[in-house]
Amino acid sequence: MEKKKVDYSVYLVTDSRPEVLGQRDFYTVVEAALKGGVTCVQLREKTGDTGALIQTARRLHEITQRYQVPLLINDRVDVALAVNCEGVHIGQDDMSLPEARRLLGPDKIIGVSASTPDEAREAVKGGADYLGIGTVYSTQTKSNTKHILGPEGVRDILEAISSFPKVRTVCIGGINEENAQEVLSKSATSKRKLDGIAVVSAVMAASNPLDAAKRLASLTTFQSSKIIGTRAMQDVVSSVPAIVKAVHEQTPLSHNMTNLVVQNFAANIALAIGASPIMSNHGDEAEDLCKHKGSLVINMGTVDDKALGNYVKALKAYNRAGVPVVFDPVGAGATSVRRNALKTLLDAGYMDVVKGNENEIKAVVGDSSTQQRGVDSSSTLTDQEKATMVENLARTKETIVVMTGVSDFVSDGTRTLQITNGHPYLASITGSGCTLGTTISAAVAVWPEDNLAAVVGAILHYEIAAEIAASRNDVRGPGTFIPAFIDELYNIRQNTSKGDLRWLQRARVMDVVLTTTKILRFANALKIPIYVTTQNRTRLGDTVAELKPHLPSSLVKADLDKTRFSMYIPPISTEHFPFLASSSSPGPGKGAEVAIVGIESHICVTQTALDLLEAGYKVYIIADGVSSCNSAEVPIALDRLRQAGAVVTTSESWMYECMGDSGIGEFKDVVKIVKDTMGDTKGVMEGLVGGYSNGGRVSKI
Ligand SMILES: Nc1ncnc2c1ncn2[C@@H]1O[C@H](COP(=O)(O)OP(=O)(O)OP(=O)(O)O)[C@@H](O)[C@H]1O
Ligand SMILES: Cc1ncsc1CCO
Repeated sequence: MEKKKVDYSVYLVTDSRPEVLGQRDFYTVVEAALKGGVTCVQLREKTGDTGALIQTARRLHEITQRYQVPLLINDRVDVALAVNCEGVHIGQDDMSLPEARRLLGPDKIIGVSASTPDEAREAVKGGADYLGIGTVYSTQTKSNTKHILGPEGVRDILEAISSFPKVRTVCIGGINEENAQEVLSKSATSKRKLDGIAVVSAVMAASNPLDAAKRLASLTTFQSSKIIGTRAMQDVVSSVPAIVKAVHEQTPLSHNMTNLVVQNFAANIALAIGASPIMSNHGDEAEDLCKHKGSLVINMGTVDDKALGNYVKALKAYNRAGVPVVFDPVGAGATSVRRNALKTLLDAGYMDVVKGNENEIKAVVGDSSTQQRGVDSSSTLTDQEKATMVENLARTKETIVVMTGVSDFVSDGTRTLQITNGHPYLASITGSGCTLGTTISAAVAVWPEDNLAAVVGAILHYEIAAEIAASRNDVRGPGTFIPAFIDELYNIRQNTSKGDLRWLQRARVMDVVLTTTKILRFANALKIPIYVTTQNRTRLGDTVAELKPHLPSSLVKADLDKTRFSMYIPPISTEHFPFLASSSSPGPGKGAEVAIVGIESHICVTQTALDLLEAGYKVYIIADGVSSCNSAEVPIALDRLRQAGAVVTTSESWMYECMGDSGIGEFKDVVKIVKDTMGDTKGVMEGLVGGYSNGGRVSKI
């Protein structure tokens, strides 16, 4: 194992004390963690005699070698030498670095603990391969903590060693799923960021160490990818590696009843991602094929009467067997023959996934406003309209709907995501939508627990492969793109099976903002002033793009970046808000009304509301327009704000209360907004029932 290539991203430090491990077997727990995606293991056993420690290390090394993951021994160079593992980790009070290097030689890994910039500088100058920077957060595992650094302290250390780019870094101390991303993002400097997180009890004490490691692996992988959304959405994306790997390992049968144009291409794509394709157009074969628990693709690209009869037969057979069906209504909006075929198929049975370009999905919805010319993708809808369309269709058909194009929109009726990966070459070759359908079929076959996650996994695999292929030097246009694309689909699958998830750093997935958009459209109709703030914009990002079209400068009275959690800060508190005052209530607010939407309910929303209440404003909290990454925070925050005097209500209720009378001039416009967003409102409200979870919507103050 070449030490330069070691992946430190999820670094497990063992702890076999019964208070951590309970009754479980030490080796089983570590092996589960390795299966889940741990990339480096340090054996830390402070007690035990040398003989026993060597035995443990030897057995553990046998396991880590099977996963091609390095094993490092804490503090004991002699043990590392005895078992010939990959290296050691030494603390400041342990054997000196030069001494350890002399004994181990240049090829072994030596990591050193550092809790100050000076210690870090000294270790890197002394030739440490990596630093364990900590203690980041207070922890039970280590009682002799010198310093609690916090992410800022880690950042200081990273800055101190910025002229040593080769030395690798992990942070340690109290790291878990909740704080991993915080420390990774807050500690990063423009010159360098951590290579990984070291965890102890977050995995060793987890009830399911495999899943815990998997989630941590996804958190570190997605560090540099663009995933905007709630925890529920992050969970969807974090399953992607396991989905790609499951296709690779299970080789699901992908039964394609597809058009004459793409048969060969689709079979090659299926093989590249690890599925087993069979192109069979005879409806009677479905009865046998569905027994293999793979999936069926019905693609009506070159439909005729005979084919249609076969599709119906196969659909019914797969439905009876409860095996998934992916439907691609190719060209459905182009001719009356296709519209009829579409109707016949939709009436004949249940489709687990309906995938099409904009015109095709419009045809499924029954929207005949655009006449599709052929099978090409073209677009007239806004992103918001697309999101609403897929969400409504998914809800009414109780299926997953995918609308492809420059951006793809995916929904299960409650969760709606936008994916902006892919490459324009995909639109310049035939069958890219069709073969995405084949890719999706393999993913849904192996991931019955969450079809939405399966579809997202397939799309990311497919579109990121396209991006990587298009960027290759040997690709000069759509022609050379095709073989490179097949290669990269194959490479992603191979890399994922080995735990190399770097490709996923390209993922660009966004949760679609619904309630906040509606509220802003309403504010526009009634000319209500809007105040926008972001929390540390350079670190946490700007106001989400979908909201920008609804933020006209005529109404946006302030657009501030802030570090305070409350929005009630100068100049909003000093210049803007007092002049809104109209009644004789006490305080500068004088009873003026303010409605709040955004994130996070329990932090910025709460503090803004409390400040406004104290200043004498009447505060409305739009319950379906606020959220927190941890959805359990929301009801607690809302209860607290209600008790503090805020009015906790729904977007629709607030909008009608603002109008007061259907006789006002703007009433018609508002009714249109309400009608346009009825599906969204229903979905969001359903999410609220029984727990104020906002159905996965994110909005930003
Ligand atoms: N300009 C683009 N940039 C990035 N990705 C794109 C672009 N155009 C299409 N894609 C991607 O190409 C794939 C196919 O989408 P598209 O909407 O072109 O399908 P389609 O029209 O059904 O294709 P076909 O009928 O040729 O099978 C999707 O993964 C989509 O995201
Ligand atoms: C070109 C074409 N015509 C019917 S199906 C098909 C493949 C892309 O949809």
